[in-house]
Amino acid sequence: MSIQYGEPDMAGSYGVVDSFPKDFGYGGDEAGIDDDSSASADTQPRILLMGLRRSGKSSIQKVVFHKMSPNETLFLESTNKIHKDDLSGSSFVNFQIWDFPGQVDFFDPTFDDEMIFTGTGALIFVIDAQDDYVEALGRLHGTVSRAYRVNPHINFEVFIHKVDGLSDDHKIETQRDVYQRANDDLADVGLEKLHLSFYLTSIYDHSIFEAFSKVVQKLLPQLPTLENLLNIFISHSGIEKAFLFDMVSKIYIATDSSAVDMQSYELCCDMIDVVIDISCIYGPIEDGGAYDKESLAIIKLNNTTVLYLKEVTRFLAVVCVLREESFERKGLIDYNFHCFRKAVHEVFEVGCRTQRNGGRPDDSLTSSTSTSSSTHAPNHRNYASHNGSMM
Ligand SMILES: Nc1nc2c(ncn2[C@@H]2O[C@H](COP(=O)(O)OP(=O)(O)OP(=O)(O)O)[C@@H](O)[C@H]2O)c(=O)[nH]1
Repeated sequence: MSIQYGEPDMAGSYGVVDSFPKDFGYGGDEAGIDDDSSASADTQPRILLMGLRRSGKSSIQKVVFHKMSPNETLFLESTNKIHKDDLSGSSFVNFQIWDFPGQVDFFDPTFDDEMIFTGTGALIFVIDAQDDYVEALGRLHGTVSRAYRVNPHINFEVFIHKVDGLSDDHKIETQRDVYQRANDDLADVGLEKLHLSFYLTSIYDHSIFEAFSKVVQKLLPQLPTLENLLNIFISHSGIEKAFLFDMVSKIYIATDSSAVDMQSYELCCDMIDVVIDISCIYGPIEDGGAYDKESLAIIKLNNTTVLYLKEVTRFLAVVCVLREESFERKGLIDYNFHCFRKAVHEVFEVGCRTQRNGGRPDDSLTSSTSTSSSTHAPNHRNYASHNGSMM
């Protein structure tokens, strides 16, 4: 394995823009983004974590975004008031996570549902699968129907949580049962249009990261473009699978359109842990950060598979899974990666400028990056193909 460390980031301050996602690059000098750290917390999209007491809400937030080890969550105290976690300075995704106390009373007149549900991107309802979930289903119904009336654009996500204690058969049966009952309850009150998505999760494996990845991806307007860019990148480079990861949370914000197999995803997550740990221990002391512009790592496994990690933006890295023989054409992969990286920066640059223009596209950019809002990728023609031709 080789890990290269880069020079400290000379940009100094990183740009912050009031958009979702926000900070894709290394500040204004590279990306053409001014520093605008006045982004108001109230305008940031939010993800709500709701559910009964002790269902695991705070644990999920701590494990995914604060690198708490699952065993430490045993000592977490009960949440008594809404805990707002602003991730804008540490993660690619510019959202706030609001962790609600389990005993929150929606019928309390001080509960301002207009304020809470307006501006919410996703509502994650956590159900403890190791407990009797009848009460949780009642609460789920009350919560989503109330939220839907205020804001029908919220994505409603149900985490059937703590499934580490269940056998495989029991997991499937629980998911089927929860799905059936929750949807029946909604149909009874004429809310068939309210769509619930279900995930089996546990903080003791990668399922919680996988589920959170899906939740975040749904909130990302650039997802089809990123997917398309990854498709082009891998198909011209002889790569089997590529993920675009948020390095802090290990959420993958996009992947190519081939099916995600859990094993590859877990391998990539483990690689990120190794890279960050080794960087923290042996990286340049004066830098302070474990991840920078020059970060890259290659891990060769004993089954002729190679894992290749490369920096894309301040928060994002691509992790590729490929065969050893494909890696012999590393020059070509690096060239294509260069095109891919440039295109990703263009995509987010357009997004940021459009946001600043109050939703209107920026004329100065539409000619060079007009494909960014469609599913076509910029710079397609510039990719080199692994059979030798230029596309
Ligand atoms: N087995 C298992 N236990 C979990 C999992 N997630 C959380 N827990 C445990 O569940 C207990 C409650 O977790 P919390 O995160 O405090 O639950 P909460 O929903 O935030 O609770 P309140 O703040 O009271 O609403 C802790 O002992 C956690 O260790 C999981 O995936 N599997």
